[in-house]
Amino acid sequence: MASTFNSNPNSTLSSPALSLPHPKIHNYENPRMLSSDLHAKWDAKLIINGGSRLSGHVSLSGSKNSALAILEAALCCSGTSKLTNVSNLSDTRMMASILYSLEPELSGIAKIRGGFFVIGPLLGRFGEAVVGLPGGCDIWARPIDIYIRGLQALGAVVEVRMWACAKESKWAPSYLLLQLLDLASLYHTSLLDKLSGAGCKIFPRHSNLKLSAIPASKGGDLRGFNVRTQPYPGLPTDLQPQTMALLSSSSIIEESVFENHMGHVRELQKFGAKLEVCGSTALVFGKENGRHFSGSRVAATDLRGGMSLVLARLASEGTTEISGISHIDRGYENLESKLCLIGADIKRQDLNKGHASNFSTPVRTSITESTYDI
Ligand SMILES: CC(=O)N[C@H]1[C@@H](OP(=O)(O)OP(=O)(O)OC[C@H]2O[C@@H](n3ccc(=O)[nH]c3=O)[C@H](O)[C@@H]2O)O[C@H](CO)[C@@H](O)[C@@H]1O
Ligand SMILES: C=C(OP(=O)(O)O)C(=O)O
Repeated sequence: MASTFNSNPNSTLSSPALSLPHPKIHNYENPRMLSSDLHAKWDAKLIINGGSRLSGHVSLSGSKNSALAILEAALCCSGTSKLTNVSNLSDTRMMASILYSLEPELSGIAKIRGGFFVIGPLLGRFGEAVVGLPGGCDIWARPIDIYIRGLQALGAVVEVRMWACAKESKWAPSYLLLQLLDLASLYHTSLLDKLSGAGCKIFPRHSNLKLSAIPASKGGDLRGFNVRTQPYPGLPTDLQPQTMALLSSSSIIEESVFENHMGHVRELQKFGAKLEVCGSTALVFGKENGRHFSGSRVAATDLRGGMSLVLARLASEGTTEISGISHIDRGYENLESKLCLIGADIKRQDLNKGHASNFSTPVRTSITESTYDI
């Protein structure tokens, strides 16, 4: 362990005191993630022929952001932790690889934001840690000062250079200040509530949810609504771009988590979407949107913004090429196969291989089989 963590030549850390055995991590499907994974799809594109009516059942995969946090948290445990329903995504494979080697794989950590957060469990477990600074989507500065101040408040000495290092001096008594929110007053901002107000019929069931949009015979468009992104249980910033893509009536979307999570607006405008951004607020103008988009070549600039382009083009007629889909692949498992199952015409074109693959035949899903033992 000491040697793996001191493999940074600039590190001055001494051997950490081991209190627990080195964790063994086994991903049954991907014993070692290749760090080339993230680059492999740079040349791929999604080709979407929009306008088909989508209907059917889709099984939701496990969430990337939950899986990353739980994978990291498992470092705090001795013995075996078994995680199920872990999506097979470039980010989860990268995290498995980081945990597997427990080397300061700067290249890996720099590509995913979650990688940085191994710093807490490692510090708790070994007394010191060296990790690369976080990567992830380029959706503004994404500072980590609060996390660092938290580690310091717990007694850690933290140095931030090209690497983030934390060396425990003592675990002094400390307090975490939790602000209690009035959950009931925030609940009305949830997306389901908004969709229901906009005209969707939503039937929550025990383990699934049935959702029907307004039929085309009745106008097809959702009524507009105004929404502001907020921490849980408000509308998450991770749903803001996709929500924007759905709107075809006058609406206002305010982004309050990041100062700039609007990279998708410029790409949606290339389709002909009538949108304007003022600061961190987007104004969606009425009827011109939705089904009247025209085909175009666009690029995903981040994960959720990329997904908003897919949704916008599925809803309107014409053919579109979306590049930059390695961003989308970070968060959506088996995207094309799920969409094809409900009637979408979507193909992946891998420019390296020079052909498009059609997923109308369902590919084997790893949803229930991707299991990590830690
Ligand atoms: C609360 C929230 O909605 N978090 C979202 C945020 O997480 P992410 O982990 O990126 O951001 P955080 O939850 O850490 O930060 C939320 C806000 O606090 C600020 N901040 C955070 C840490 C810090 O040390 N200093 C600081 O100023 C950030 O600039 C941001 O405005 O983006 C992720 C990817 O889209 C989403 O999955 C998360 O749901
Ligand atoms: C931006 C996202 O991921 P990350 O924090 O890993 O960049 C996301 O999940 O929407």
